[in-house]
Amino acid sequence: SANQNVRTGRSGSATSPPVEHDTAQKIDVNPPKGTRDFPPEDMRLRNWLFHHFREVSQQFGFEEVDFPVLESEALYIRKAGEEIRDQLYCFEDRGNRRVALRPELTPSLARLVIQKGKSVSLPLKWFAIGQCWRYERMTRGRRREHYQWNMDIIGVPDVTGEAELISSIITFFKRIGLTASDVGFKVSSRKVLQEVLRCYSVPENMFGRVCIIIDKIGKIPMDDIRKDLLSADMSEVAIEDLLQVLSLKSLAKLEEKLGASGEALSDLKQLFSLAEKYGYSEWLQFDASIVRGLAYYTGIVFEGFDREGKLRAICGGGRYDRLLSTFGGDDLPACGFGFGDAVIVELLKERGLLPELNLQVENIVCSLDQELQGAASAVATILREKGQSVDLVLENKPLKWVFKRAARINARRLILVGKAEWQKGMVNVKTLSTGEQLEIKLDELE
Ligand SMILES: Nc1ccc(Br)nc1
Repeated sequence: SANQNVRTGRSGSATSPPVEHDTAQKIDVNPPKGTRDFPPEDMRLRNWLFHHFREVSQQFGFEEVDFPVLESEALYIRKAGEEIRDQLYCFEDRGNRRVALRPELTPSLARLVIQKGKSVSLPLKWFAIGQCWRYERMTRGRRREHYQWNMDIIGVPDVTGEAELISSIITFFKRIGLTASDVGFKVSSRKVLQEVLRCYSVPENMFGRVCIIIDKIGKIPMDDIRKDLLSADMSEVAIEDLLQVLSLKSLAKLEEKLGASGEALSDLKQLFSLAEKYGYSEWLQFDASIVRGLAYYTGIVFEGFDREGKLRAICGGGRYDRLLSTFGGDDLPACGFGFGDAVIVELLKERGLLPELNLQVENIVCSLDQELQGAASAVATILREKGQSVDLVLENKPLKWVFKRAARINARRLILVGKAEWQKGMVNVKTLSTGEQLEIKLDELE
């Protein structure tokens, strides 16, 4: 067998017999349908994305919160016919409770705000990054989970809230290299819809349902849209008028249609004026067809889109002033957005903006002799206590293997612990980019 001091290609001894395990049952090593693993290279991209989500949120003075991924199903039972309801990942737990994997974060946030009640001072500026779920028949082969970045402002009734939220998303886009020529925001207000429905005395309790039907424009045939609107107590005249209003793309035309006195117009005018002051007007456009697919929005709504029109909405949000009372709490003005981790990555790929993220370890430490493994551990500890990262070679490996690993982990330095140097209280330090090699005293190692 190889001399103890000569490196072998294999580690460990060949003498101990394999431990008897349970009878092997071959499992599927893939994750459940519609879910993802995050091996290191994917986890680096996810961490990079979340790092920018967090940095922007903190730059805007928001505090991070989180909630259970499992919530009472009751949080999501809304009667407006939302897709999110049809795809609820829900079940009965062992205590016979109806529970669901959260499909979004806003209801959890509303629940926590109600729970905190008067103990929190307003306005609340909270952000969260959380995994959200949907159970969709795999016929469409789409994902069943994604991570969503949310920012919410609770307690501000003015559109200054929405203007601040849009500014935070634009700040994020700029940080990762996207400009107003890559992405934009379509902005409208559900009060446009409300004012039209009131003209035709459509009952208020149909509002959420009509919004959800309108959100399907472009996703299902117009005949089905008209049929669904008829079933929501709208007359044919009201439907045609509404569809005509929804095609408007200018505030001037909207004013001609709705008059100058309505809240929809004043909110939108204020938002576009604030956008001017923030310096992001070029990112926004009014588009009356934007209603978003969640029943609880009550005012301004917006969505981020890619100007090439190849991808689904990048993010979306708006004002939801009535959500808390649907959970039995006192209403508080609220606005927020959700930003998923999937479309943005597709967009960055399209634009060649995915970052190069390689593992970077400063040092790889290796003993040149099996008796010096402990010495190598001591050297690793010294460097780690100085705040440096160290990959410590843990087995008896040939030098060729060590150099190969050093290259793979992008190590800056190779620290070799050899007998002769160690007896002088020294180690051998090789700077891998230059090949420079020095003998350094242990207490001078930095
Ligand atoms: N709401 C939701 C949850 C999960 C995915 Br993937 N998409 C949307």
